[in-house]
Amino acid sequence: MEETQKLHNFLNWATALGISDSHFIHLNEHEQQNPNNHHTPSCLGQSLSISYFPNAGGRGLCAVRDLQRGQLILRVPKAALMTSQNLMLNDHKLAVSVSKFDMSSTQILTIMLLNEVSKGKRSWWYPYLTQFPSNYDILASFDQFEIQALQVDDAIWAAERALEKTKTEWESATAIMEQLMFKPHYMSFKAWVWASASLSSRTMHIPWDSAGCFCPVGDFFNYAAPEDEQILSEDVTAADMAATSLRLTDGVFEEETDAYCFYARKSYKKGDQVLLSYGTYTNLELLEHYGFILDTNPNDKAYVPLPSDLYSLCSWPLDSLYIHQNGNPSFALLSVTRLWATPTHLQKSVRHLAYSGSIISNENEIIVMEWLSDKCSLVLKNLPTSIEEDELLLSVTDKDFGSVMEVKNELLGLTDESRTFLKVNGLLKDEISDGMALPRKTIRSMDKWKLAIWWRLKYKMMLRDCVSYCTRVINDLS
Ligand SMILES: C[S@@+](CC[C@H](N)C(=O)[O-])C[C@H]1O[C@@H](n2cnc3c(N)ncnc32)[C@H](O)[C@@H]1O
Repeated sequence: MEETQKLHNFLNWATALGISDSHFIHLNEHEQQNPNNHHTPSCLGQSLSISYFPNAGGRGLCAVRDLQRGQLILRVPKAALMTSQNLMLNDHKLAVSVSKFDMSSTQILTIMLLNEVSKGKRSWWYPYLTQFPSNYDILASFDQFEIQALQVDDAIWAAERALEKTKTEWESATAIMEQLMFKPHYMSFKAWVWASASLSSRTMHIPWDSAGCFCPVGDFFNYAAPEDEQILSEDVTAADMAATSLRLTDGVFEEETDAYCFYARKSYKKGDQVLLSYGTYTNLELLEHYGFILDTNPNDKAYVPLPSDLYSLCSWPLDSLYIHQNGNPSFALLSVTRLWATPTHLQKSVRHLAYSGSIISNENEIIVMEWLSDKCSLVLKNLPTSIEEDELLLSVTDKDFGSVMEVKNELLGLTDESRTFLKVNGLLKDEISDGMALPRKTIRSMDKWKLAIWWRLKYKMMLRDCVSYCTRVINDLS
């Protein structure tokens, strides 16, 4: 079936279930329960429409009229949410098996998703399942080459931990999948990674199940980072403020209406992409859980290794010692470094100044800035590639390659890493003819490699900007 036909069928299905972007349209119970009812109005078109945003998440939702901040823009009734509870209702065998095994709620929903997908067209959720992506770029899907391309120890460790966790969860779920007589394809690790990535990147919070729920149409919203300070600076009415304080998120399950409700997080003009804040994430966290990063992420952070005696002076959580996306050191990093740079016998007398974020002395500030600048420069120097090399790699890998030969021509002599990419993807083998189209697996690997390069580039830029920040402060004080 063609993609547009699948989308059409899905929207009919969603409409029949009462999913609506105009909250004044109410369907009676019979209409809500009958997914074959094609005579109801379309679920979209009053506030939102599906559109494609090539540089901002791909498929997403677009405002079809001007939308006011705080306005209800989409309602998804509880019966349309794909939850473990709903999936079990129609599958007695599944319900019995699940009750016999000790598994986390996330494992249970992962198994249930695979079980549902394996039913193909027989599944009641089939029109919705056709809208799931066929692959994901979350960290747990990275292979060893892609993981190493992250270069920074913390990021490599996060990727290895994500992969290990996914493997452990899969291994401990194999017994139930065997009992449910899953076909080998659906029992494979690859299938498990797909299903757990679906959960990680598409589920929404619900109060009764920590695994969350799949929310048809609601999961078409792409992400924008929350910028809370904007709320204070905007021209906000009292009603707006009340609505904001009542709703900490722009998508929430509401008991009163028994539905997932989505509100405009800001005012949108007709034609704008309407975005949702899934939460506050660094780029590494976005990559881990959602498989993408933002070019400008106000919540991004860079960590550099610090001496252990500095950590011991810190009265804040250690993860508060970081460099901001704009290169400025965090409040805690500055404060504790000022104290650490003070001779031990004087530390007690200046602790109150350091902890309140004040400069201790010009001399101390210059020592701190020089030390931090050297630290960042050293980290940058010890990473395998420079900012310029990463930029070059990104510009080359961004091209549309038609054949193996084109890729080889561009990557073979470029860097050691690009040669390794060709090697691990088997493109240097004699039996691979140069005229051959690029294998799908290689395209997928290149997408993940590019994400890794992009992530490490943003990390290096934060360190470079921190060096500039330190230099500016030193110049001002000298
Ligand atoms: C809940 S889905 C959003 C809809 C999705 N674009 C789709 O077609 O189904 C979340 C996924 O969309 C993509 N995404 C969302 N926001 C993005 C953004 N700002 N930039 C790039 N990709 C984004 C990521 O792949 C993410 O895992």
